[in-house]
Amino acid sequence: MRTAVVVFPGSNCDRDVQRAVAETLKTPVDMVWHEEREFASQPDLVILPGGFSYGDYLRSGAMAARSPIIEAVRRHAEAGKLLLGICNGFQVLTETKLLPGALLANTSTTFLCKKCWMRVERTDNRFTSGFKKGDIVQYPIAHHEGLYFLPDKELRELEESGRVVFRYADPQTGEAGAEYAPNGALNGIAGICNKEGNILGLMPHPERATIAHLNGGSDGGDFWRSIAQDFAKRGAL
Ligand SMILES: NC(=O)CC[C@H](N)C(=O)O
Repeated sequence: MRTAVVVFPGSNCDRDVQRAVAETLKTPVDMVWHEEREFASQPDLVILPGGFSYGDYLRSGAMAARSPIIEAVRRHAEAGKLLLGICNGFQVLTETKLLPGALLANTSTTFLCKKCWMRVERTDNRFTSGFKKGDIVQYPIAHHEGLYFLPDKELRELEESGRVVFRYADPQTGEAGAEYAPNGALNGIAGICNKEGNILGLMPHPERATIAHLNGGSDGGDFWRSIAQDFAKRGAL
């Protein structure tokens, strides 16, 4: 298993992701500048990291979605390989339309940087098959535009097709939904995948909850190990 992390001007979680994956999975991680047109290393997993690509100019992720590397990212995903967007990376995935919807300004209209909890809603995709449905995980959020939005009809379709993978939740009761979303996300949606289950976007940062003594949390480790388990099952770790 080989991972590539795309670096845009203004990415700031690229090194965190690199370290989290390298230390958890002990597999190679290549950093790829956004001006490249190909992934020379033939990655199995491509990660679009968090940050402020192009200073969030126009809309978060809008400029990065037009970077030269994006066509290679699209081909990678169309070949059925894994593509993960975290925070700004999720915003890039919606801007490229690789995932539906949009990430709008938080209802607080402020930047939110805090711990939050989510319930794992689906385990039938290539990212979360190592979890049990209903597991509660804690990863921090750090964003200004994290309100997941989709018009009513499409939102219903997204829910009915089982593509909501993570939902903000109360860690005590395990209840999940809009009332637990710190940012006003519709239906409390924190992470979604595509129909095929090989593209995942999520707002909270598992890479910032991976190395316990640095991050004050280690739930993110299970997320990376879940991905590794999927590769192991296919004999491709
Ligand atoms: N941590 C991040 O990726 C920040 C995301 C984005 N730039 C926002 O503030 O909404």
